[in-house]
Formats: sequence, C-alpha cells, structure tokens
Amino acid sequence: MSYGRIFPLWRAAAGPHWDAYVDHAFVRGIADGSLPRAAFLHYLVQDYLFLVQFARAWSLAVTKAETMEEMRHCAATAQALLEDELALHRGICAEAGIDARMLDAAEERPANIAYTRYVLDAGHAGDFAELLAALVPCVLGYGEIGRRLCTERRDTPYRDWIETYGGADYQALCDKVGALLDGAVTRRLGRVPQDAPRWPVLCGRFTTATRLEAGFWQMGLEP
Ligand SMILES: Cc1ncc(C[n+]2csc(CCO)c2C)c(N)n1
Repeated sequence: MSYGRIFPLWRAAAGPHWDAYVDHAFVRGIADGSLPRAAFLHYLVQDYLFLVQFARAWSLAVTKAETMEEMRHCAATAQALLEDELALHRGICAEAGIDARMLDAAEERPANIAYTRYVLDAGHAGDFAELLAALVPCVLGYGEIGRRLCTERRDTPYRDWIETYGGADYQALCDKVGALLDGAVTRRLGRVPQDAPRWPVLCGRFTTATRLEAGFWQMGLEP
C-alpha cells in the first residue's frame, strides 16, 4: 500500500511539501469536478511536453543503472512513455480539439522547464539513486492521488483521469517502482540508508522534485 520501504521515509522527510503537491487545489478541482475545462486542457498540453522530457530522463537512467534489472526497468519505462503514454495523450488532446500540430507548436511554460530540467540535472550531476529520487515523486504521487480519489467516488467529468491512476495497472506499476527504489537505495547506501552520509542529498532531491510538482499544478491553474 505504501509503495515500498524508502518512499514513505522520503515522503515524511518532504514534510508539508508532500501534501501541498498531492492535495493541491488543482487536484481538488479534479476530484469534485470544479476544475475548469480550459485549465485541464492547458495542463494536458504542458503534460505532453513534460512526458517527452521524462522519456529522456528515464533513458538517462538506463545509462546510470548498475544492474541489468535496473536497466530493463528504466528502458521499459522510457519505451512505454514513447510508445503508449504520448500516443494516449495525443488521443485525449485530439478529442478535446487540440490536434498534433498544436501540440508540437506548444511552448513549454517556465514551471515545466524548471521541473523537467531539474530532474535531468539530478541525473547528469548525480548517480542512479539521485536520479530516481527526483523521478519518483511524479510516479508515486500520481499513484497516491489516483488511489485516494478513486475511493471518494464523487461525480466528476475527470473520472477517466482518476481511474487511470487509481486503477490496478497503474497501482501495480507504482509497487514495481517502489521495489526498484528500495533495491537501488539498499545497493548504494546499505541496509540502514538513513545513516549514510548521502541520505540527506537524496531526501533533498525528492523534496525539490515534490515542490516542482506542486508548481506544475499551480501552472495548470494559470492558463
Ligand atoms: C506533471 C506530471 N507528473 C506526473 C505524471 C505522471 N507520470 C509521468 S511519467 C509517468 C510514467 C512513468 O514515469 C507517469 C505516471 C504526469 N503525467 N505529469
């Protein structure tokens, strides 16, 4: 239920920043249906550009991995983003009247640039664990949001979005990422990673990425 052993520790270390992300006004608007459609579409366009950069970040993780299992996981995630998720996004945008040309011409907002390039820099400057620390708030935060909103079962036009992230497939992916994270951190920092000198650095990467996720929601509210 908590996506492994390391995630709950980093989540706690992020303090109020975590709730500011997973309980942001944008998320509440998705939950109760009050989020204006224009804000959701604006978010979707930016999210498309975001996912392109995330495919680059997971590809970078392949080069930073130390085991075949780590490599396979990251390569599969990059592949899934490039082959499935981006096509899915194009489909949702097309239904909403945003065609491929508009998507390709869209300009990245500063909050989007800040977040994605921060993650890529965490990977370039640091090792696999540092890159994962910057990557997991995205994956597991959406898992936590989806799971919570799914149980609320409120009437909202954003039910599809909620069920994508609250559904069994996405929750299984979150468990896998949690296991990857536990293995990667134990391998590099030992059995008691909290005592390792690098622990605060990893917590810092996680917290900053979490703050940038909240900034991404905020950008969504300001079309
Ligand atoms: C701003 C933003 N944050 C998180 C996600 C969720 N997400 C991003 S990549 C991915 C697959 C594995 O990395 C998932 C689930 C999103 N779409 N947009």
